[in-house]
Amino acid sequence: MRIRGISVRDIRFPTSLRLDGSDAQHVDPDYSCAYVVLFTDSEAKGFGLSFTIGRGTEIGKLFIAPLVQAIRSLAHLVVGQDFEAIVKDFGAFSRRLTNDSQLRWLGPEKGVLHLAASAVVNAVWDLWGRTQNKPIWKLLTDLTPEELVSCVDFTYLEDALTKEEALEILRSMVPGKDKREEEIRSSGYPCYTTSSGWIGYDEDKIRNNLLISMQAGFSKFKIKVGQDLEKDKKRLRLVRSIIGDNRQLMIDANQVWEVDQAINWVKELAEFKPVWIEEPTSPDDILGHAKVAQALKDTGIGVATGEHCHNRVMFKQLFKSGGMQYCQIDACRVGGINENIAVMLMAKKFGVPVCPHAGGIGLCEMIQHLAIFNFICISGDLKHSVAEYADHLHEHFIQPARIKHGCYIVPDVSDMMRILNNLRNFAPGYSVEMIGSSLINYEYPLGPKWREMFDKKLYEDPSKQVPPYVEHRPETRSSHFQRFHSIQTS
Ligand SMILES: C[C@H](O)[C@@H](O)[C@@H](O)[C@H](O)C(=O)O
Ligand SMILES: [Mg+2]
Repeated sequence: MRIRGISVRDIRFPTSLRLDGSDAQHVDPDYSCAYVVLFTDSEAKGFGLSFTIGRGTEIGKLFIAPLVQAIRSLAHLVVGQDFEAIVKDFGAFSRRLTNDSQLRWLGPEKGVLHLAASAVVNAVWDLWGRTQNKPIWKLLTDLTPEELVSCVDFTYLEDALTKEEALEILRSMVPGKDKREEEIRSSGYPCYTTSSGWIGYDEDKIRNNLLISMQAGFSKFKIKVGQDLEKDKKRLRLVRSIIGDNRQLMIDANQVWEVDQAINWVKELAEFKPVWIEEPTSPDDILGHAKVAQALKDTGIGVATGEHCHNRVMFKQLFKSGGMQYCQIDACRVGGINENIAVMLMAKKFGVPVCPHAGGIGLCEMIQHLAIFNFICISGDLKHSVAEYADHLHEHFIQPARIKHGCYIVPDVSDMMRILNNLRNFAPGYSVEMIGSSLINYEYPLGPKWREMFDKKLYEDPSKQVPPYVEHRPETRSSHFQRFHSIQTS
């Protein structure tokens, strides 16, 4: 089977209208994604996406966009390729995507280009799952240790994890795999919810959300902090008064503090007994994270990070420096499943639990597969590894993530009861295929839902905006630029 084409679309949802997803740093996110479909010379297709929070996904009239365009710039590395050859040496394929001799200048292995690589890699895995009629977690758990290791690019990891060590870890976990698979099928994968306490929610909404989540069986909650210390104390007091002393609480500052400020602020919140402080400072500041972790050691509060961790090399440094007690892999931030396998293997070696990040669109759908695979084949630990769940936008997926009693239900294709109950669950792959009408309605900026919101003045219509560089520097209009402008606007 050969990959014959790729399509990329800018899909956005207006979550900022209700402040869903808001935090101290990202106060008005519109959950969005660059949505990828791989077409082949057979019926089979592969679906992937990379999550963003609005601006930056776009192909505007004049701005040829960051993420969508970056994915298009990778097309020559995937279109025309033989699918079986790709998955036979998947590590080499992922290296080709992230290390193109010219494109790598835009990274390397970080930022927009790496988000783009993850969308493509995720789509190839989805295609693989579909051709095998297996959900991704099952495809992964059925691979041999040797096959899994061949998916990983070990470049720059030799001083932290060699191929041989990776093989040893995976081989040591083969006994007991079936038992763990059975266990996770019956118990589900434990998760916490973030949707109770986004920063933009008022106290009534937080109270209500917590009560509803507790009724649904959640016992672990993450609350946003970091805008105002006294307000944080007030909302955490409220949260503890509702969830009690025994349910778990996590707090997330989304990078707003200086290093010492983080230490002092979190010490002030220690009385509320959070399990972790997430993203206390710049996600790039590995030594800063180590300093925060060290300073908080006596409080029992660990540092969690990863949703903005560019690549395996940064994870390596966080592991080695002791700057991360909870490893929050993200399905799109690093270069897709292959690089996440490397990170999960390092986490095992350094004894750090993997607690995947999922605040965003499509992330819950994907990370459930990674968390389940990690438990069965790498960590064997369910006690400390909790996955995130954010209760937004699942209705747009053909095979949405589903929760029961505060646990992800294992996505499966063979459970006849669930197939009968809900046909939507009958889909192999990575669970990221979106419903056709959602794609049409929410494609930005021409989808009918967006046109409606522009008409109601809820958002500004980008086609009516003058690009700021034209406004500010009219003298830069070269004849070439004018030609381009007239092509774009005609
Ligand atoms: C803007 C986003 O919703 C973030 O706030 C979110 O990813 C968050 O950091 C999380 O941990 O879920
Ligand atoms: Mg976070």
